[in-house]
Amino acid sequence: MKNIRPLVHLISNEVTLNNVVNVILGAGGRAICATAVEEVFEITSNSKALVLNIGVPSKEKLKAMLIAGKRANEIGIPVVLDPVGVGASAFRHSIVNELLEKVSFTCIKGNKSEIAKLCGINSNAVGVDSNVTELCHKDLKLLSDKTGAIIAATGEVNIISDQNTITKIPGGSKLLDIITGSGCMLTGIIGVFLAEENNYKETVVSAFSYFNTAAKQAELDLIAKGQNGTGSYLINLLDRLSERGK
Ligand SMILES: Nc1ncnc2c1ncn2[C@@H]1O[C@H](COP(=O)(O)OP(=O)(O)OP(=O)(O)O)[C@@H](O)[C@H]1O
Ligand SMILES: Cc1ncsc1CCO
Repeated sequence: MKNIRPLVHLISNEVTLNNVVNVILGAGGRAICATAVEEVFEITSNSKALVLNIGVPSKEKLKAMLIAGKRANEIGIPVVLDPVGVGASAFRHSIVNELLEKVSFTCIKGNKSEIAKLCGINSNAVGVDSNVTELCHKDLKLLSDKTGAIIAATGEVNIISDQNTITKIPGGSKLLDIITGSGCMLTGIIGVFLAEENNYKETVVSAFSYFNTAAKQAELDLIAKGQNGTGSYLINLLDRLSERGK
């Protein structure tokens, strides 16, 4: 077990929250989920990173995200945004626009449809899953220039870009597509890695490598154990993702 286990403040969605907390613990961090406007300022003040995930959005959560995000910027801790399903409704889009206007993000990580939407490309996405296959470096660089954030677009191949360089990391397993929350888990892990070593694109790349290597190993474990269900894959993935924090 590492000596320093950075605390990650997570404002997220109820669908994937438990798994995200487990992978934060597994990666060597600690997590606290707090969304009440009465406490978020204090919780962020005592954290080493803030993760904002808009998967199940509400006006109340937005208020909490703005208080937490502004506080995180004041004290200089990294802030990660997961714009889940931003193309699926005007409400989600308006929430992300307000967050981008009022909070500085260290990293924005979404699937390719979500990042395409933020780049102003219409992807026709109606749910939380991706239907875009390619994004070019110019689009990601422009979004990075506009937001100051490291931009990471997930899919079969992941693309991570800052204002200067681009890195591609292969996706770990196609089975990640048939469990919910793989993207949210990855965002939680980025939060832990950035809490340990702030602000670098290479830190985000390391988080991607860690997650996707574990995902590949979990698929190999599934085959080795003669399993084939998504539940077994999820457990194997959580197990593999717990190796770093031991
Ligand atoms: N076809 C694939 N082959 C390999 N890896 C994949 C594939 N599709 C997605 N992944 C991996 O799954 C992880 C999550 O990416 P994805 O684009 O599915 O996120 P998401 O849509 O936000 O997920 P979720 O909505 O389930 O949280 C990334 O590490 C990505 O590389
Ligand atoms: C299915 C779903 N709906 C809102 S958040 C979420 C989890 C995957 O992002």
